[in-house]
Amino acid sequence: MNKDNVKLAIAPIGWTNDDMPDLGSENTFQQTVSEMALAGFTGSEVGSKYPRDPAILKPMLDIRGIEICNAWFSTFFANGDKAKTIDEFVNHMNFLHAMGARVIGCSEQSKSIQGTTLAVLEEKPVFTDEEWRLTAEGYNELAVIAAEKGMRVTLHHHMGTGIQTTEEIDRFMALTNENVGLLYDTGHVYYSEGSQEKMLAVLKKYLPRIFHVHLKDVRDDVVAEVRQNKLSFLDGVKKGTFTVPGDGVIDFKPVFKILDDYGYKGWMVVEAEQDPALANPFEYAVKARKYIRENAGL
Ligand SMILES: O=C1C[C@@H](O)[C@H](O)[C@@H](O)C1=O
Ligand SMILES: [Co+2]
Repeated sequence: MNKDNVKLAIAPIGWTNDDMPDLGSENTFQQTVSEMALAGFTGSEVGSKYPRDPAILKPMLDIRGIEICNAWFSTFFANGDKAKTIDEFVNHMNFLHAMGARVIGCSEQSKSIQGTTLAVLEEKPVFTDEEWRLTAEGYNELAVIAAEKGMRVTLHHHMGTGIQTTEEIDRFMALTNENVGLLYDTGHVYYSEGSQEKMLAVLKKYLPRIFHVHLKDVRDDVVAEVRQNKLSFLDGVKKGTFTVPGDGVIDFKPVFKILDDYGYKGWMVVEAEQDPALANPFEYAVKARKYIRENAGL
């Protein structure tokens, strides 16, 4: 891939999982960002242990050669919580802007079961027409607010949410305008659709609107166990649903090629939450970095 176009980051969720803070509670912020740099990454998303004051956070990252490229933001438009969502979005956006990030990765969390004990493959929410309308209207508005700061909004399609399947991604993209982007997460679309072809089809279809990429690999045997035992999203994560690129079932070479042929400019973020007691985050970061060097030429 073209080194002038693409930068490589890794998410702190492999060190401490903010969805289940007990996983990796022993890993400190400084250890996390030092190990990211040591493994050869130049970017990070923001975890709950990161200082929230840019005046403190920025120098601690600068000294390690790490930039902030994004931070997760939960929206609740379908629930009707537009004013609160926009209020919190503006604070979040201003923090990211001060940190130098230009993308905001959002997820529509109304009715989400991703943090619950419900069976992720059977009990995901389905939006009504009105909930779709509210969600799309909200995201179109976020894109306008972000553009005033020179930033771009993306939707993170996610297991256990109303925007998970390829059909739901299609509906979201059709209802929003071209200023609203997609945060393409290989692991989530593969998990939802169970197929490399369908995963690649989403990538090809929305290339001009993909403003941020999460590289997440999947273990098929764990997904089968989640299906069979009707497990929740988080129980699956604890059992090892996800891993770093090159360690699971996804072939990332076509992902890199499609992005490169298109001329994708932006960040690719390794994001592979698993139990740090079973999968040492530094070892897995090094493993991911090696795979990307060998298969993306980065
Ligand atoms: O981008 C993400 C952020 C996490 O909190 C989430 O649960 C994970 O699966 C993901 O893709
Ligand atoms: Co992700």
